Amino acid sequence: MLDVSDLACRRGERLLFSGLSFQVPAETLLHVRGRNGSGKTTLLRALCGLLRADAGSIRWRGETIRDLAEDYNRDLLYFGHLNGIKADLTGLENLRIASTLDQDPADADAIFAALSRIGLEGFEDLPTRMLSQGQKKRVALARLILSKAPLWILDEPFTALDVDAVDLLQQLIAEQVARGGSVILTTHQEVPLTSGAIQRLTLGEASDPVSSESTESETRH
Ligand SMILES: Nc1ncnc2c1ncn2[C@@H]1O[C@H](COP(=O)(O)OP(=O)(O)OP(=O)(O)O)[C@@H](O)[C@H]1O
Repeated sequence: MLDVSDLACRRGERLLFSGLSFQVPAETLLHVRGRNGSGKTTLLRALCGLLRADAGSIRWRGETIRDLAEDYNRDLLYFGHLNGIKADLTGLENLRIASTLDQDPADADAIFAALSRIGLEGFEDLPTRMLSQGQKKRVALARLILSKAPLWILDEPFTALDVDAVDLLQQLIAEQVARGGSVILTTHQEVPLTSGAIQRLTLGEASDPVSSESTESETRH
């Protein structure tokens, strides 16, 4: 469970959000929404520990992410705008390195299978700079297939994907939630789940009311 309490972030002179509190339990997808510049990326980077919040606390399984440090990083898969892909390395090499950083590194067969599932069979040995934008993104997405991290934080993961890849990513997210994981993402795409719960958090709308339903909860901030 990720437990966020009274979080505030300022960028430059602007206070993007304050008093932000929410929890993301296992088997839950938190969909962060808001207009451009409302602070979605800032929030996700703070949740990953890449950016220091101005106030509040972020706890993972009861301990602050600052105290957990590397232990938190091992439980986390972060998918940011740059995708974490090295252009001079092949898809295979990128995934081998990414998976070595994980708690339970994947073997070559698993990496080939992941690249194949993501539609990159035959492209495994090309430097990723020779791939199209969508193919590069697919290499990054193959990390999700290999990941055993219980917490995924995904910033606009659907950008540059074609309909098949969108479909596959929706499946991967649903699988992560169904096996007891947590996912926090920003997207303009709907993400249907097969099981688990969806929470919604909208940034930049402090005056709006909080509403909730039994299967989905929605928070505006
Ligand atoms: N390094 C920085 N220094 C100063 N201000 C910043 C910095 N990074 C972001 N900002 C500002 O913080 C605000 C929120 O940016 P952020 O990227 O978190 O928004 P967002 O909701 O993810 O936007 P988008 O939907 O356009 O991706 C913006 O006004 C942006 O200009």
